[in-house]
Amino acid sequence: MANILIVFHSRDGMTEALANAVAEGAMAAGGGVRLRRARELVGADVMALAPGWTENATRMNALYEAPTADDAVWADAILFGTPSRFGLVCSEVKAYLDSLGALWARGKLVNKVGSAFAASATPHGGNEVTSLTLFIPMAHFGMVIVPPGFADGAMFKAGTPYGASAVSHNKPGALPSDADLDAARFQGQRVTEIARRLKG
Ligand SMILES: Cc1cc2nc3c(=O)[nH]c(=O)nc-3n(C[C@H](O)[C@H](O)[C@H](O)COP(=O)(O)O)c2cc1C
Repeated sequence: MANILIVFHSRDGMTEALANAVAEGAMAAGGGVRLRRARELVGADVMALAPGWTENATRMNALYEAPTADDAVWADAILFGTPSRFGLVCSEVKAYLDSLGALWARGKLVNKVGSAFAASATPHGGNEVTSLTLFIPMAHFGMVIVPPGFADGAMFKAGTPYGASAVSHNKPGALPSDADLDAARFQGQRVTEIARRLKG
């Protein structure tokens, strides 16, 4: 069995929904899944700026543990899910990446599978490039980067070849479409299958 770690951050729920769909795909492919939410780095003042952020964070932090370095050691594959933040990975997920320096130094992340997915507010707001920027630390870690590509029919309907995606159109409480979720499930399934093959 392949061990699949999904590390995401979310304030409005789009990336959370994608992460859960990725987890479903991974479990359907026989993976053991740990679903973790990277914790807040901004203060309560920033979280209070948007309706729902504080409440959503409290709800999600009760549901999902914070990711640890031990989770990364356990994992055969790590999927990183992030809201697009000015076209980049959010600082909360980046802080988790930065916490893995000691594992990087000892080569402990080499040959683990890496994959990424992202949510944005606008259709051309940076989903694709946000997933792509996550490939850079994966390369430093020596991970085997596995994007969903167009390796399944689901990827011709939604998502991007670099990673599953969803667009909120700035609507509070918006959730990914069924097609977005299908693409995310496929990504979880594909990553799990490749991780199992590499492990075997
Ligand atoms: C500081 C900040 C920067 C953002 N930058 C972008 C951006 O560059 N492009 C975009 O489309 N949306 C941007 N957004 C919107 C979020 O990416 C979008 O709402 C996303 O769906 C949130 O994911 P979540 O529902 O998982 O929290 C930004 C939001 C914040 C708070």
